[in-house]
Amino acid sequence: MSTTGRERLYLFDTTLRDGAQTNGVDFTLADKQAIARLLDDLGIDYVEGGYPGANPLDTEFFAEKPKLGHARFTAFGMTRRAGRSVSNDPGVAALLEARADAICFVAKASAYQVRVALETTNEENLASIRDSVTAAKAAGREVMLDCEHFFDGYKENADFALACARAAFEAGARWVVLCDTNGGTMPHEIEAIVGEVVKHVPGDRVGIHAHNDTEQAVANSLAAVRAGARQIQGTLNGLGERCGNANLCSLIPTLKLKTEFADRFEIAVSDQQLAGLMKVSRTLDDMLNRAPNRHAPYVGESAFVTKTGIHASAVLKDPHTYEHVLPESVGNRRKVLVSDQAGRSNVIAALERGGIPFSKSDPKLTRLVEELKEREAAGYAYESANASFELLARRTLGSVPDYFRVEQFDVNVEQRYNALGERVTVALAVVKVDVAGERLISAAEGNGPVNALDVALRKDLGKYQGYIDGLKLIDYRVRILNGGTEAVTRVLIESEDETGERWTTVGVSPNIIDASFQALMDSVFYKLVKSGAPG
Ligand SMILES: CC(=O)SCCNC(=O)CCNC(=O)[C@H](O)C(C)(C)COP(=O)(O)OP(=O)(O)OC[C@H]1O[C@@H](n2cnc3c(N)ncnc32)[C@H](O)[C@@H]1OP(=O)(O)O
Ligand SMILES: CC(=O)C(=O)O
Repeated sequence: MSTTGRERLYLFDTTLRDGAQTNGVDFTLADKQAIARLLDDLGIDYVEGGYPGANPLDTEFFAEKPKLGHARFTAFGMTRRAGRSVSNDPGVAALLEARADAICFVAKASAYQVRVALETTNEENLASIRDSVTAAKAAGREVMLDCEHFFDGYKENADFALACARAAFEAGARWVVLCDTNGGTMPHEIEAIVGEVVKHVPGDRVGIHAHNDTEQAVANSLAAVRAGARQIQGTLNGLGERCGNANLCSLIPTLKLKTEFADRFEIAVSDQQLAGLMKVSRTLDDMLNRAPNRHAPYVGESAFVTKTGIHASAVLKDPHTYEHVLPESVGNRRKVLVSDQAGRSNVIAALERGGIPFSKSDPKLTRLVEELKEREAAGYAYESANASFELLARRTLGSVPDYFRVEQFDVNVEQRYNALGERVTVALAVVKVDVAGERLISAAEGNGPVNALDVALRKDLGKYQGYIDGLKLIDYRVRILNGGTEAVTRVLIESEDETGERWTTVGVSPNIIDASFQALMDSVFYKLVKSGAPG
């Protein structure tokens, strides 16, 4: 019990061990060092760094202990192998040599697994647990045991599963962690089984390690806590073998913000650390070069997005109407989108966000909503194209100058052979623009027609050239809508300027070049408006 009268819950992160078992995830040594610090800064109690002795990377990571302020650095590995003594087992030796505060052993807790996977006896498995825990204790480490396949093992032979847990506890393990290794156990089963286990091993020595194969790893972890477990293992962004582990980015806010848990339990993550959670989640995705899950609870970009008119109108009166917690509490933010589901409230919120002057009584506002819906029906997607929406709004409300007019453009794509006899495809574009009565003609080559058009358009815009010099296109996405002969093409272009600001524009047409050109034009106009270029 802490000074606040709440029970302490311990968080154990296994991103660097079970997370490294994720298909497609490969950490470098520098990644591991950085993630360990990130987890420590977040207030995690145990950082499992990997499996020293199993591969050179993990052995190197454990050769020098990372400097962590709060977290206990933990090494993972198997209990001694059947038929060997602890002193004669190189795997256990590597664990004992590793520079770690704690050792988390893994041992089977299922009689079926012992028979089939280890091909040994239940008695030998229990002896292996006792011997390994005893040796690590004697080496001065805090010891834990991950009881692999515990829940499946319990359903098959409860006495043996419990004997494994008790053997670790009686040999001095600080934590006995019950693993739903195959991830198929339901929350009510977890709650019932953990409720039985804590009659044999005190709850404040019991942990839960849940996999997400039925999308219930978070629910299973919470069920275990309700039944008495006091350590939760999980990973950032739910990384982990197969479908992943319990997601700490969902568990931490739930434990901190939901009264059932917040009133009873205390974790080492402060409110301030919680407010950095979205950043932590993003940092991991950036390191792994993975696109963040927009729809992730709490930390996803869409977690506090409101799209429909009825919701937006209420959220603007009081966010609590459609939000279960405040977005800022986890470092996220509220966003009201404009789309075909929008009403005046969404549009007003978007205008305010873009700093676009308007009057709520202006009839042009109603026209803007109608125009938005007509264009969305034609294929535009303003929800993803913030800059095109701003231009549409400013144009409807009458505040975008006619900076320039494109009188004509031509694009040719040619296949030829170069001097080395290699086949090359080259695109050539010519653009004629009228800038304040001055006619400018630019030509450019590109590796494709859109690239050539883009380069030609931005080559010479006369007096506006200086405003667009820092503009660059960073992403180009095409989607065919409706299909068949009626198909239209939607192009989304993402741009960036010298300030680092990014924006997205949209174009729609039956012709892909025309759709791309609309999106390019919007991007250039947006940049001119944003830069305050005079009309
Ligand atoms: C549920 C989990 O996520 S557990 C963690 C799983 N993670 C990993 O396995 C990643 C790291 N593993 C490795 O690099 C390798 O498996 C090593 C280095 C640990 C072992 O490699 P190898 O010696 O080549 O053995 P291999 O991987 O083929 O098989 C595992 C062996 O350990 C035995 N074993 C498995 N679990 C345990 C255990 N908890 N305690 C003791 N022995 C065990 C198996 O019976 C098998 O023995 P066998 O070779 O006599 O059949
Ligand atoms: C230990 C572990 O990762 C598991 O049982 O799932």
